[in-house]
Amino acid sequence: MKLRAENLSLTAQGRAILDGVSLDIPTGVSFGLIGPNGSGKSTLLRLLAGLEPRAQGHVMLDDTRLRDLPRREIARRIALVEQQADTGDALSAREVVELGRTPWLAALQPFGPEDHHIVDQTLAAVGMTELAARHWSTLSGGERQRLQIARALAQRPQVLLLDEPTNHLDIHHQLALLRLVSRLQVTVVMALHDLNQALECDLLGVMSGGRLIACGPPATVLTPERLRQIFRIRSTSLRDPSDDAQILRFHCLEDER
Ligand SMILES: Nc1ncnc2c1ncn2[C@@H]1O[C@H](COP(=O)(O)OP(=O)(O)OP(=O)(O)O)[C@@H](O)[C@H]1O
Repeated sequence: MKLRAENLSLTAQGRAILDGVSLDIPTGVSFGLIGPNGSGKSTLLRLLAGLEPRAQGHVMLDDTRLRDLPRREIARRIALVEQQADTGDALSAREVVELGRTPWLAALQPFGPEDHHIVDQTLAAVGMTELAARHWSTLSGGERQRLQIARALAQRPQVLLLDEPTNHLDIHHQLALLRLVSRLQVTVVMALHDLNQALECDLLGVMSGGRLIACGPPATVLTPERLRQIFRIRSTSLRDPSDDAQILRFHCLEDER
């Protein structure tokens, strides 16, 4: 499913926190959003999910305006995992993932074998099968994060929006998650702080001060000049001798005075 933002803007407390963001994300592409703290990445993800009624501009899913779709239809197409995703303490891990099936249920279509199968599959996909009976309140930060991603996957969305999906995960689970996401046949937009992880996306967008200031393939976007300007760092590009993949290293400009 193709995702398009047309001139998205949002003002909060008299300040433009998102300012005229337009982008086009082709079907099946992984799109990384990078930018300093407070640059508007989470806000943009929320607007793309249709969660901000005060926003100006439009989000288009293929040829349909998000605003014209009922909430339930949006939830069948788009899943969002926010940074501080929380849920009721009383739920088990499995029940959290079951919530992902809600948009697909109806009075005449209660939770059935297909839903159980999808929940089993997504729990396994994030390595949480063993912990399925555990209560949410007893889970670690990384386990909760993997569960929220499983909930989103159980929604079977066509667009997956992830806000810093790797931030609580150990390195094994970071790599496993990025591998899982890269293999999904869905359009993915994810905010990332790790610029080496961002290099693996098909396309990148750079946010700064609420605006999208650059967009394109990682190699054209992550230039040393732009990284210096946006993050106030010096970067060097290296090659991994095992597969010639690009790796970035960073140096604080303050250390070089
Ligand atoms: N409801 C609000 N009222 C006022 N300001 C807000 C509100 N929501 C967000 N902001 C501000 O808007 C800016 C963008 O916030 P946002 O969370 O989108 O940034 P971000 O790029 O995701 O940051 P981070 O990398 O720190 O997660 C920040 O300065 C934030 O303080």
